[in-house]
Amino acid sequence: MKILIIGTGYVGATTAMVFAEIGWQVTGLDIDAGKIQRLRQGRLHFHEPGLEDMIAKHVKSSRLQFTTDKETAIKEHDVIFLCVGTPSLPDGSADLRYIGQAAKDIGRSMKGYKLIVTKSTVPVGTQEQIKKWIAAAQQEAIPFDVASNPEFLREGKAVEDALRPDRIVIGTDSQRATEQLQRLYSSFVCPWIITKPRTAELIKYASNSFLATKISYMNELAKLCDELEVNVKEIAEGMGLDPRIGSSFLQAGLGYGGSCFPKDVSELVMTSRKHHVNLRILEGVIEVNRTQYTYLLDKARLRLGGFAGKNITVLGLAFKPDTDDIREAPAIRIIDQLLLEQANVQLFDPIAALPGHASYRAVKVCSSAEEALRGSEAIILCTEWPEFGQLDWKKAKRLLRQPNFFDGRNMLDAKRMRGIGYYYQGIGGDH
Ligand SMILES: NC(=O)C1=CN([C@@H]2O[C@H](COP(=O)(O)OP(=O)(O)OC[C@H]3O[C@@H](n4cnc5c(N)ncnc54)[C@H](O)[C@@H]3O)[C@@H](O)[C@H]2O)C=CC1
Ligand SMILES: O=C(O)[C@H]1O[C@H](OP(=O)(O)OP(=O)(O)OC[C@H]2O[C@@H](n3ccc(=O)[nH]c3=O)[C@H](O)[C@@H]2O)[C@H](O)[C@@H](O)[C@@H]1O
Repeated sequence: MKILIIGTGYVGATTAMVFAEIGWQVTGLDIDAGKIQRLRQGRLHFHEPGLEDMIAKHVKSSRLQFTTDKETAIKEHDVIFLCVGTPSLPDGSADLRYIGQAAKDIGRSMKGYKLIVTKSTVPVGTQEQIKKWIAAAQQEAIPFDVASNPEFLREGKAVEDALRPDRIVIGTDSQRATEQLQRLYSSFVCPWIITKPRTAELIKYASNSFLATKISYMNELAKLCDELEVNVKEIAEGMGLDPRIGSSFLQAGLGYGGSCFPKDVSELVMTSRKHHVNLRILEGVIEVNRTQYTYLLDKARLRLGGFAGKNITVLGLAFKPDTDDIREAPAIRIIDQLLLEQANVQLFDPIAALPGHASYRAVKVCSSAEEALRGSEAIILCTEWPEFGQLDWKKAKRLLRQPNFFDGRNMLDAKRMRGIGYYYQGIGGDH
């Protein structure tokens, strides 16, 4: 079986690598010629630890190829994975235009049987719609199957997660599709769920929304912890030891960002509304997250007596460490607010860059944490890059105008920071 991957972003590039790694012949297709040009040279257009080397290895051995020629690629491949983006529309529901376009391209170009597998996160019922798009675009009726195979990888850990998934979910009505996918993934040892298309689609949204719920719950609890002078990190530790709760996703902070949680929770709420079901918990999860970043800003504003004219250091821009992805990053909201209140923003992130908008011209983008700390009146840590934990904060204090530290990820040790003379505040994590 020859595999075609449509869309070579985080999920597409990682999926292409995985299938090449387990011995299949793979082609990656994208409409963005610049991305394809880089990938052909074994270079990635985003930061993902370990992925570039693996891609380069398989490009060199010709097991992995890249193209922009959709017509030929669709004709020549038996199994086609859809890995295009499904961003949010303004009302919060998923924008299926890229899925629709890819489905129509497949319908137009296919000359024989194809299995189309959706890895993109798509709303419940999309598989039925994909079938309609493909069939409507065909010049003559050619058989095909569609399966849902949601992806659960995390950015920053994509290689590890995709090579060792904790489950494989397949949603299809076709026995032929199930057997083909079982062959494709035969070298993976993990639980399988083979189910109805709608179930597979909902498992993905339900998983992301549940993880987001854990985070918003801890973020609300963190505010109570501040009032009670209790450390939320200890609460998380005490809760997490119960295997029914689990220790992951209990870190309070500036709220969840990234290209998936915000859009997927919104989409699930929109789907539920369409079906006249009120997912009140998820509406609360969204609301807590929407305003979470303001909690730390309020503390900083109060301490400084306003931001106007103050030098504020923002440490970290990416929505989490080990990625250069800034989609829905809380740091961006914080910078926007600081600029609105006329602060002088000094930013450092090890790899992520600000968008090219004119509104960010006022930000001083620094090439080291030390440079960003010089003359600072308050530090706001937005991303828990390990190097911020390793910095010599005693020495760094000499660079500052005022040692005010607002830790948006509860990363540093409150007692130690106060011991070396910082005014230190976290989010429920500094008691
Ligand atoms: N980023 C992540 O960590 C994860 C993402 N997902 C889901 O996977 C999907 C893809 O996400 P990302 O990889 O982050 O998106 P992305 O935005 O990084 O990549 C999508 C790619 O598809 C290409 N594309 C769009 N239309 C195309 C077409 N008609 N033909 C060929 N290429 C086309 C774009 O040029 C882009 O390179 C989304 O539905 C997302 O929710 C699921 C799990 C993890
Ligand atoms: O569907 C997706 O795209 C993916 O979304 C998330 O992966 P990702 O967005 O890469 O990042 P996470 O590690 O889940 O973090 C998301 C956000 O939550 C925040 N977070 C995470 C954990 C925590 O305890 N507290 C917390 O605030 C992070 O800082 C980050 O902003 C899921 O973890 C993946 O399983 C899923 O495949």
